[in-house]
Amino acid sequence: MRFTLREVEAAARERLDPVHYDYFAGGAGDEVTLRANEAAFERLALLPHVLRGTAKPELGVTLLGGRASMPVLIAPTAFHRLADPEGERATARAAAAAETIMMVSMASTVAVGDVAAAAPGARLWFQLFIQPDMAFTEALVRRAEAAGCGALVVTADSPVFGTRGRDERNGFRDLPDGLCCENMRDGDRVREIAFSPAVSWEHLDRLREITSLPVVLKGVLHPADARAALDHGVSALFVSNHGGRQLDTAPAAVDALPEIVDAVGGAVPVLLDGGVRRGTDVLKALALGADAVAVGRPVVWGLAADGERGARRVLGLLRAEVEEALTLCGLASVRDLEPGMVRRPW
Ligand SMILES: Cc1cc2nc3c(=O)[nH]c(=O)nc-3n(C[C@H](O)[C@H](O)[C@H](O)COP(=O)(O)O)c2cc1C
Ligand SMILES: CCCCCCCCCCC(=O)C(=O)O
Repeated sequence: MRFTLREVEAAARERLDPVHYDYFAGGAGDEVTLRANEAAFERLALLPHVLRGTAKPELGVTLLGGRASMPVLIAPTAFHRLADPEGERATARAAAAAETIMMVSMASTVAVGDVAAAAPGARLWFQLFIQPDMAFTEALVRRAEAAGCGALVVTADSPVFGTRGRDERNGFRDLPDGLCCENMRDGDRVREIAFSPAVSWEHLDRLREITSLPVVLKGVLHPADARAALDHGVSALFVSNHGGRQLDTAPAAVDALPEIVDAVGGAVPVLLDGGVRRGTDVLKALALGADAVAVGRPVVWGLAADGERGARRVLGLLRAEVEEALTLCGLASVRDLEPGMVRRPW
């Protein structure tokens, strides 16, 4: 039995090909941001209330018209079949069992329609790197719609693919034979994902014209971009530095959160990912104004350690930790968290 996410990661590391472990674990540059994501949560202190007489706390949240049983979602991560033969199918079943939302990566190794078919009842959102070929972007959107996805998560932090030293040193450039980015099929070929600096706010506007799905903008760290995103009609903002895999030395996600929350002023939900490893991290992010958080690597570790069961275990651990931390803070609901409960000790 594994009792913490750290133990799940250790188990995953034992089972994974070391090159694939490095791909999942690694970050860009000197991995400053990668480390900062977790360290920033550790530096924050939670200030609990006492003697409130609260019952079992309420964890559920409503996001973009859909409900999640807890404020912990699954962030989009690529290549789940490197971790488990069932890949994204297993992750989606774990998400369905936990009644939470899974963001399916555009770089999934199972096509989004097959992910949906494998996990009836799963709440899926589709993550999209807008392709400069808007006709192909539109084809991707139609696949996500046909699969029943409830939102598009547009990743805006990747005008180029960040340089990850571990992958360079390991020579990891391609998926092994038999695996590919299944969503990228186009007739009898599989396209490469284009990371293009030409993608702009105009592309986002065009995207909103071709779909009625809500758009979540992922990778926002600058408050001015948060305000621009509202002007461009996004339905939610997703504070993220891509798990420290894009711009190294970008701020830790939780450090960037308060300014984004301030800029958004409650107009749309705010999500956050990066470094969430404990239930107390979830409480800190929610207290600072996030409506929910997402986890990337922890779910991959669960999958690699024990397939669907491992992914369920990770979500179960986080749920139990959130519940316990809320009780210890004297709160009846995740909605009761407020900024005054987070302190920066010195
Ligand atoms: C192995 C891996 C693959 C990822 N693939 C994607 C992706 O396809 N699309 C995307 O928007 N973000 C991707 N991300 C970033 C995650 O969505 C998320 O922002 C990050 O993992 C959160 O940090 P955490 O791993 O500390 O929870 C990936 C991250 C990892 C670790
Ligand atoms: C290192 C192998 C090349 C991968 C090209 C496709 C990557 C898909 C995007 C995954 C991602 O966002 C990530 O952080 O990794």
